[in-house]
Amino acid sequence: MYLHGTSKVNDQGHLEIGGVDATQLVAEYGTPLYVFDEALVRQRCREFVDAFRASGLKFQVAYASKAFCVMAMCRIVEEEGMSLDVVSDGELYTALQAGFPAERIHFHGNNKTVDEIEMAIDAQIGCFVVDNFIELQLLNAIAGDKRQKVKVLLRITPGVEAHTHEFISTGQTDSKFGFDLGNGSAMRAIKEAASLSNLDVLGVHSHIGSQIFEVEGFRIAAEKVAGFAVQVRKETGIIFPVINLGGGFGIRYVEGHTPLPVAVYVEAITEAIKENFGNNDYPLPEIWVEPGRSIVGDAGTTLYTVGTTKDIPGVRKYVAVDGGMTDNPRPALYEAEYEAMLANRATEQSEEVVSIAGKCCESGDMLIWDLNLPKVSVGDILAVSCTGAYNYAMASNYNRIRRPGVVFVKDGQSDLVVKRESFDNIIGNDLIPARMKQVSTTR
Ligand SMILES: Cc1ncc(COP(=O)(O)O)c(C=O)c1O
Ligand SMILES: N[C@@H](CCCC[NH3+])C(=O)O
Repeated sequence: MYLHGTSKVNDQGHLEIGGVDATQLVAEYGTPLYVFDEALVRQRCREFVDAFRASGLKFQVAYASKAFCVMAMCRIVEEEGMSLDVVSDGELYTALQAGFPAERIHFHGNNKTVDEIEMAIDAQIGCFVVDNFIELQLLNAIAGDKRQKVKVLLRITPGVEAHTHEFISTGQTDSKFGFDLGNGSAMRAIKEAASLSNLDVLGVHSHIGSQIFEVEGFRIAAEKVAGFAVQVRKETGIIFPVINLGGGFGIRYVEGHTPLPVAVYVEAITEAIKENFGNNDYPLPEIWVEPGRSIVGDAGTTLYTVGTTKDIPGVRKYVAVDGGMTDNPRPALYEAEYEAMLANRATEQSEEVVSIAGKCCESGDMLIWDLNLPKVSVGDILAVSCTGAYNYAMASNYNRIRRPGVVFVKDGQSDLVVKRESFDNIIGNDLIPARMKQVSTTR
């Protein structure tokens, strides 16, 4: 397993993250457990911020909180001076409760509800990224009722298909997101938005997909957005002070994944903006981006305990852990690949090829196929790397399995930032109708 950030094998032959022995974390918090290398999260934040600073352009790096949104994470993002992108009232609530400055929050989504819009306007968030014509009118009306003017970016689909899994690619024309550039919707949307008195149009937003390893898609998106901005200026006189190019920067999950250093992505984007706007005599806009996965992905490791094994001679050996698709649905959803190691026997040679099964009642609940490991025993601790993004965030209670806790580790210290769910959390919202026999249980 590739060791990211501060992860290393210590003198005891154990995996250590943030200066804390994984076996110690397991003893203290149990498994499954999400462990975040806080130093690596902060390093990634700084790589983005520093690279933008070096460009000389004005910028905002908005962490896409959908990747992993808990209050402690919002605190880190705030401390690192970044902005925050939310896509639901739940994410917004989390950020506000964590004391995140509202003016640095951007609200996304293709179906924001009236309640969500009201909540966000009341909180005085920094900007709405408007997705469609219905939202334009709704937002204008609600802002009017509240006698407020709200800042908006319009999300456009630039027609760029990034090389990524079909379900996580969003910039192409046939997408549920945004105003299409090719068919004229984007221009109509700008004109309509400009005519609505409670909206202040800052510019446009484009997001071409996720887990992207090349700069080409970003370059083309920047070029298309610039072309559109120039056209808008020609037809309406409107000049965009802000361009948002979304997120999507890839990370290394397994061998063969070849992400570029953050600075290379940022330089490609800022150069493309300078070139395409500057060459058209367009005032250089402020550049916003929304990295999610690339901020937290490789900083996360999930620790599991091996519970059972099943050897089918000549076919396969299954090793079952005490989590699975409930804490990491990505293999089942996207055939996502992961690397893993035995955290308690980190120096031992590989001796067998096994497949890691989850504990859900579902054949598709497999975490990793054909993994080389030392001879696995019941009770071993399996560490799966790169689980920081879209794992806790997409975890479920399928089979009424309790979601694991989350720990941040840094400089030899561990802090619980999300408690493991309790049985009370599991049945906390259940109600037994009065017409049914009531039970009294001691909880
Ligand atoms: C609009 C938008 N911004 C940002 C992101 C974050 O993407 P990533 O986690 O790939 O950086 C996403 C998700 O793909 C998104 O849909
Ligand atoms: N959930 C996806 C990424 C979605 C990106 C959000 N627009 C993943 O785990 O890879």
